[in-house]
Amino acid sequence: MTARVLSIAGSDPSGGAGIQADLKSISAVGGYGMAAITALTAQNTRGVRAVHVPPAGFLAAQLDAISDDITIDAVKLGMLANAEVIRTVADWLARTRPPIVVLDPVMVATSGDRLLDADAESAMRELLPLADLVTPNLGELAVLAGSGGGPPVVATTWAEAIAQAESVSARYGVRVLAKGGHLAGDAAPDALVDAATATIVDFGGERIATTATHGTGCSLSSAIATLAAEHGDWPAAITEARRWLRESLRHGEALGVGGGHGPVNHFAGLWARGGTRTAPTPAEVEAEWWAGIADLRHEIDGLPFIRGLADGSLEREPFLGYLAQDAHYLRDYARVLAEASRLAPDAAGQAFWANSAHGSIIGELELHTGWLGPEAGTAASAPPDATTTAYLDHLLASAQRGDHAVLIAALLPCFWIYTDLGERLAAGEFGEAALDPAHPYASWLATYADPGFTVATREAIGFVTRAAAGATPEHRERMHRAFVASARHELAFFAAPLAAASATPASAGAVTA
Ligand SMILES: Nc1ncnc2c1ncn2[C@@H]1O[C@H](COP(=O)(O)OP(=O)(O)O)[C@@H](O)[C@H]1O
Ligand SMILES: Cc1ncc(COP(=O)(O)OP(=O)(O)O)c(N)n1
Repeated sequence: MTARVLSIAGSDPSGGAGIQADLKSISAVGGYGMAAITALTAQNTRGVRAVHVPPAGFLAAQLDAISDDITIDAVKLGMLANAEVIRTVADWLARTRPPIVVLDPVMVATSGDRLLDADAESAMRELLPLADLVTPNLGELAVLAGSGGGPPVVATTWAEAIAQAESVSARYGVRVLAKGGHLAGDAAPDALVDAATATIVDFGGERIATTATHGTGCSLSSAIATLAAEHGDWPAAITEARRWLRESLRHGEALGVGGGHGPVNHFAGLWARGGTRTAPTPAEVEAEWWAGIADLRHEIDGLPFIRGLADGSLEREPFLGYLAQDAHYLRDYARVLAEASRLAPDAAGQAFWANSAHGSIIGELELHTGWLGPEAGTAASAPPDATTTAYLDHLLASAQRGDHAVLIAALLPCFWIYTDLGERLAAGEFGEAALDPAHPYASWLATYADPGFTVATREAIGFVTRAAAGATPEHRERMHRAFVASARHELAFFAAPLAAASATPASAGAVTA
């Protein structure tokens, strides 16, 4: 299930903190992000210039619009600006009772600018018991641990921070994640403190040397809210959120955003692992690959062999020579199809490619019992020529490499180009002669347009394009190269019988896999 996570927070137009960071973080760790805006800030990586708080009634309208329609799996609370906003949020939480509430009690930005009215601190204390987890930094922890009387005493050691977290957890009945981001020294530890169960879970970690720390608190709390909804376990959610944040921290400076404290790179991990590329649909692969061999198909259409086959003017000797080469081809094509069946990832593929291997063997036998029978001419008994050998070497090498997807891409042009030619010959696109029952090769032309073969071709296209759509870009490219190489071999194969009588087609010269 994808966690539907609502951030109730302020806007940071520089994109590093606030709702902008929250939406990126929720998305980066796999949730669906929503945002109700409490306040607008005018800020960049150097500081906050101004804050505008829209009427609290409008925030209530945003919250009701969401909860009236959408199931909310987790809520993250960020900048709440003033007491009226806090009470509006508290009222909505009491009414809607979302299953997970993570409160980042934003009070002061790293730049030192206030993000919560000074007189709103007591309202914030009233909000704490409505949260499942509160994530203060050292400054905010000191405020919450204090009584509100004197100035807050910010912890300077990790032990002091833990003691303050224990006191806040006990006083407000809420789990506290104490954060050591602002601690001096080489470590940046965090700890989950729960007075109710008298447990402290430590999350150690070295400090990452970077200036890109703007919005780390926003990002961490949003990621934890999302992962807690997914895992249902706080330590597991915090561990995963911290691992993600630390990776994002390491890549923040490389973004080159701003001259102050820049943002973390929320998507560093996703981008590094290929998440930025969109995948084509099978239909898009089909259209692109078919269009990509349009020139080759056009050359095939213009070959004297195809023209002669269509109008019946093709001499018997080159025709039988072509069939003899086709018989050689079909024998090994069947073996390669059988290998595709052996490598197939599922039963449907296994059955389809095995069936096709069977069809190929039948096709070869029929050639010998029919056209290539004992009375056929000398060309019929010729050994495989260089063109046939090159095509089969390409297919056999693809089979040998053992990559099913690449192999079926290499097998596809034989299905696809034949079916396409057959359909167009039968439709009279190459002239009416091809439709004449008295055509010298009428029975052969009929095999081209066999409806069973058309169905098989559609299936083969489906198997290949689904595999390509689901492949990585690099794998898809290897598939495509194998497909185009086979299409070139098809052109060479059709050109070969009359090669002596016609110029060698431009594209048939160099065929490489
Ligand atoms: N330089 C750093 N190296 C590693 N982790 C850091 C660093 N700075 C902050 N963090 C982590 O970022 C998260 C937010 O912490 P902190 O900066 O203390 O909060 P805030 O952003 O609310 O001020 C914590 O998990 C903290 O440990
Ligand atoms: C709109 C807005 N909300 C919150 C903050 C504070 O962000 P935080 O993640 O606590 O970290 P710093 O940016 O203070 O390091 C903000 N700046 N703006």
